[in-house]
Amino acid sequence: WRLLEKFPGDYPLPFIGNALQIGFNTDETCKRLMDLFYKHGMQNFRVTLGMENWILLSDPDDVKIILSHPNELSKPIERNAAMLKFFGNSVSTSEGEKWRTTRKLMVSSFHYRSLEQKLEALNTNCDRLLNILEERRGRGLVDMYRYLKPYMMDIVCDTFMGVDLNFLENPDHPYFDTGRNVIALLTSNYFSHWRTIDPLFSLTQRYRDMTEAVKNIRDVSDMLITKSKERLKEMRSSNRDEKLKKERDGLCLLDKFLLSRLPNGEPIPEEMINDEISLFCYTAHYTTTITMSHALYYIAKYHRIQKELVDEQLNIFMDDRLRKPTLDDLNKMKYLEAVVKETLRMVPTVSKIGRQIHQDLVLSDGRIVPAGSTVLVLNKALHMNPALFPDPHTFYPERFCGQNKPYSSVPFSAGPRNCIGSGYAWLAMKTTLSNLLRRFQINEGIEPKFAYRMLSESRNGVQIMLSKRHLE
Ligand code: HEM
Repeated sequence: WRLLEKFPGDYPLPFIGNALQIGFNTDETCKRLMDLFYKHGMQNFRVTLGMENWILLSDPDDVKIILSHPNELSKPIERNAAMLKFFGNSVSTSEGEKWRTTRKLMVSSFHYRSLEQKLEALNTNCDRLLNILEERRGRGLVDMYRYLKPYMMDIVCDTFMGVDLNFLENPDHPYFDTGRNVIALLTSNYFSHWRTIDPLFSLTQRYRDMTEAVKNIRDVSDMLITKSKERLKEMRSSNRDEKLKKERDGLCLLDKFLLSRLPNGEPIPEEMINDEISLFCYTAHYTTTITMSHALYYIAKYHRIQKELVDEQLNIFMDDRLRKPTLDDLNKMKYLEAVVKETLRMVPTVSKIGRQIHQDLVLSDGRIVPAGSTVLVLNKALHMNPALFPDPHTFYPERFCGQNKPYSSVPFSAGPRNCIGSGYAWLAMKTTLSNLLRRFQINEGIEPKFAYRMLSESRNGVQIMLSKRHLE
């Protein structure tokens, strides 16, 4: 406490700490934390919840200290407890040797060479999306969440699992129907200690919703595992060892899990593979969907920005305007990149990045966060600080066209435990948005109701309207 009280913060009450200031509506938590950020002078501040002490960081120098720390890699215990019910002890929650070996196994699926191969699959899947949106064009509101979720899930299954499930034909599949509650459920689990007491929690409707959502997510992973096993068996029987080796080297992540061994030489149990695949597919399709949808909302809202974007596309594609983008084309889309970065600043897809620290942590001004505390990077606090981003409430992509202070915006985190899929996410988002922008004019629909949950999402989807783009 002697160390903690050096940080501004309200005095914590016995047992509940600052729970009253945070409130009990988890959709409001981020707003309440932002109120405290402003109240305490837009600097690092302290919050106590029950027995947990949080230091919320908004100084880029301190963000660098925690995220680049080589040893402080554990996630907050309350987050892990919330995630465990959905995704078991997978790469996003595990630590030590288990985390290191799983991450190493995954990394080779993200090398530049393998991204190049994934671009082809991405463009093919994008054709399916464009056909469906073409039918919806000019026919009123289109909820981009509804179409981008199955589209992204198809791409992730195709490029990492080697399985084509064509969810886009079936956007009402239970995976998406119950899947849309997952983030709200995870967030309320995060903030509620009693939800980890199963005998009590299991009496509630929320528990039943959670059980159904978990079942639907894990059923899809089981289906992916079964199909991959069949494919591997078929490959072996037709003696296509060369192809198998090639896939092991860099193509299909699920096959790598199926072919790998534990340190004791045993195959990885299917339950463990299911944990990893469930986490991976859910994270990958959901984060990219909501980020692209939010970008489309801003693109529809600001005509000047849409025009700049289309001009950039025309400069890149010249006379062949409906051509599929190459990696070289994507690298040239600097303004599109700035628009997505500005979207992530206004609506950070991941609202907080946390570490449970094991040793005292010395911050840039010499103050010490005591061992055992939770350190949280509150993305919105960084992004709304006028000293880092002048006129922070204005959507202005140009602020990302030059140099920004390092660590002032870390939407994909940074350091040894950063987002493993960031390069892939950029590839998928730029390809999709480029293909969409060159075919459709994006028009305003209904104002989204953003909720800053563990992932920031809109409670009423992202409803826009599409009309034909007439290219000059
Ligand atoms: C716009 C899209 C995305 C955003 C904003 C995003 C952001 C993040 C953030 C902030 C973290 C937490 C890192 C930390 O705690 O320090 C993370 C972790 C992770 N992300 Fe992403 N992500 C995105 C897309 C993806 C995609 C497409 C994939 C997979 C293809 C992916 C896979 C993962 C995994 C496996 C982790 C856990 C890494 C670990 O703990 O070692 N993400 N992501």
